[in-house]
Amino acid sequence: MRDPLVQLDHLPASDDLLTVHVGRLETGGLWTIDFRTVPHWINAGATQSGKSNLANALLVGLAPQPVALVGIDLKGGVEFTPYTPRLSALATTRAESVTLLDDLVALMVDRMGLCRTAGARNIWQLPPGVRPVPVVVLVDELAELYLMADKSEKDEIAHTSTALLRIAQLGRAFGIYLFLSGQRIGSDLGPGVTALRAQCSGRICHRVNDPETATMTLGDLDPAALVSARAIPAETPGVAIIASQDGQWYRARSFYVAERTAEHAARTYAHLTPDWADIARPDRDGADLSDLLSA
Ligand SMILES: Nc1ncnc2c1ncn2[C@@H]1O[C@H](COP(=O)(O)OP(=O)(O)OP(=O)(O)O)[C@@H](O)[C@H]1O
Repeated sequence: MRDPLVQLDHLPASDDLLTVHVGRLETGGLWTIDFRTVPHWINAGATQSGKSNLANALLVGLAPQPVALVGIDLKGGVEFTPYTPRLSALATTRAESVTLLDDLVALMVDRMGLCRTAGARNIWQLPPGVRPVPVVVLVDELAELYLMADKSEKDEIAHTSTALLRIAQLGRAFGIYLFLSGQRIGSDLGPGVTALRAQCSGRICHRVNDPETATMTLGDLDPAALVSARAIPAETPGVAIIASQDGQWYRARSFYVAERTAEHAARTYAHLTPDWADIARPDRDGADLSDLLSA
């Protein structure tokens, strides 16, 4: 396929909120990730297959937008720490992830209350003055949230798994979106992962080592997609099979976005980073709220 290997400082611009052109389809069209259409994504692939490059592309595309970005990086923070200027929150351990996911669930419940008060089905039906900021949660190394070293971790894992699943089930309406990256997303990680996968209609499968991950990522789609994913050569990182809810699948390659490009974007748009304390604990005065809602 044509090689879109160009070093990009800017991705092709998108005017739409929560939409990023991350690469090119084999057919020549743009590969677009639009969280408002497909709210939750699984980004799977073996080591060096291009998962982080795709996360970089997303970061570069979302950084100039009025959205909050949140990271869960269980590679000890090595992937996302350089992007902290544009991150409203970053968890680098499982314990921090538990706190952050709890905050996200509480945020979702708060937004449910807000929508209920306003008679809205989702945050997009709220008047712009009260509409809360959309939050995109980037997770690196999903399996780490599920792997158990000993039994003492069982409750923590169950807790994390439930929180992630709740966000995946209800986040769309309340403006909370998931982009979950991982090398291995197999059923051996437990039923939580299988349930989570069912809620993620966006699937990206880079080159994989184990057939199980390709099957978990794409397997309930056209079997030909699976064959194509397993044929991705190591020499073309960034090539992936992508699928979303239209039932179609495509072969595509992400634009090459170096870490320093993403770091530059994170610094350039640092002033757009909402404060996590303001997002997680919105200071809403009841009187002001009814004024705004009736305006
Ligand atoms: N679309 C692309 N075009 C050209 N090179 C790419 C592309 N995507 C990734 N690469 C290069 O391939 C290498 C591996 O990419 P990347 O770090 O994104 O893989 P990964 O799947 O995140 O690996 P790991 O799991 O080991 O972190 C990097 O050197 C990266 O620059």
